[in-house]
Amino acid sequence: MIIGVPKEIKNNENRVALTPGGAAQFTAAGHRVLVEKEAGLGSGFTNEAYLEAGAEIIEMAADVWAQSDMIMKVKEPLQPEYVFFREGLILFTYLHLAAEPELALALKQSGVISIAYETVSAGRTLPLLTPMSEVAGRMSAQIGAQFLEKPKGGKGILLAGVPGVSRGKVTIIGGGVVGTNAAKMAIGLGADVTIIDLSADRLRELDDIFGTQIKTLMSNPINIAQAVAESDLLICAVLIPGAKAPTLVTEEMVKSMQPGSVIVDVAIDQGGIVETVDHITTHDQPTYEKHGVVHYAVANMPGAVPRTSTMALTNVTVPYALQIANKGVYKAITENIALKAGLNTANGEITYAAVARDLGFTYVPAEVALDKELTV
Ligand SMILES: NC(=O)C1=CN([C@@H]2O[C@H](COP(=O)(O)OP(=O)(O)OC[C@H]3O[C@@H](n4cnc5c(N)ncnc54)[C@H](O)[C@@H]3O)[C@@H](O)[C@H]2O)C=CC1
Ligand SMILES: CC(=O)C(=O)O
Repeated sequence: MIIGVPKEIKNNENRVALTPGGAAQFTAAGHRVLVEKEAGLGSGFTNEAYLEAGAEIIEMAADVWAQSDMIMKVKEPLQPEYVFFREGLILFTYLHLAAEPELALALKQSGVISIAYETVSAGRTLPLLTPMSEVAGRMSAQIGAQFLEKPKGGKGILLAGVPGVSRGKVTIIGGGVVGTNAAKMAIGLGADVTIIDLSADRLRELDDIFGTQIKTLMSNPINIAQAVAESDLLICAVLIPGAKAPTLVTEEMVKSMQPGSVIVDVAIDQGGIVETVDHITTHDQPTYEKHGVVHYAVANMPGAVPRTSTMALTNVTVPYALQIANKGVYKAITENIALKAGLNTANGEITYAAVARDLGFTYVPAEVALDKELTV
């Protein structure tokens, strides 16, 4: 198979979908790897390193897309990349389609076989989302701490407090991978941390992990309203896999926060959970202010720490991508239920139920969509 790795074009997205080490695994297995010129530079990987791994360096993105059987990316394709879609092309990347209706339509209409990293599911875990959630969760506490500083627009508090002055209050809604990693950092920074989740079992696990270092609360509108009003920093980390994120923090709740408080809506990639987060922000302009509260809604947070993130991401994506390359997409999906759960579009159909439901498309199960002839 020919595997293509275009350079990411999203604002300040410095990750790359394959390291030279990953490329070497494909070439050793007899595949060709086409890497767009300088695609790895943002993560510290030179063209020469890819050449040594047996990959080929290609000048133009258009040629990488046109000549490849499978495109590996990090972020969802942006509008200028839609022209490269074609029937039967395999696309393996983050997609977050429930929050990207135009992309979903473009993939459906073009017949691309798209497998979304974030919906590949192994039991209760999302193995291709986890490492980036670890990164974003850890970043969210340190980013929140920064924006609480006065020169950055915040109310001017130190999360740790000092002897004689109270610690800052951090509320984390969603106690999964992002939430747990945010809590680790917030506790490390000395903050007063509350975690809210909908799952009683998850709250028990968090209580076992953190003990008296955190408070736990069941997710309901009253608990959320009270915790939000008291928070200096609110970190939003809810996920319903594949689906549009639910709005749990209303505009009224945001208005109840003190001026200069900070919201980091990590769940923005699935649409966000805060009513006043009305657009995705970028690393260039990461925040805006509404009702006196600093809002941060960057959908590619790990792109700012690309060296760590690229290695963490490719550690988990490459084994799955190798299965697709070695077996062909149909056999790989048939034999690996985790990979099958990643299939979001195929042969002109939407094959992920939550995406179809949230975007108003008809859901077609993978078996039905894939029953049509595949020629990979
Ligand atoms: N902005 C960015 O750069 C990044 C964003 N993310 C996003 O962060 C979000 C969280 O991801 P993970 O922590 O990996 O997911 P996860 O599945 O590990 O955790 C989600 C948690 O939300 C909880 N939850 C579901 N409904 C809830 C409700 N109504 N109230 C309270 N809690 C609720 C679940 O019980 C679960 O514990 C996802 O949207 C993910 O895509 C992840 C990495 C980077
Ligand atoms: C999860 C995701 O979308 C990211 O790491 O950018």
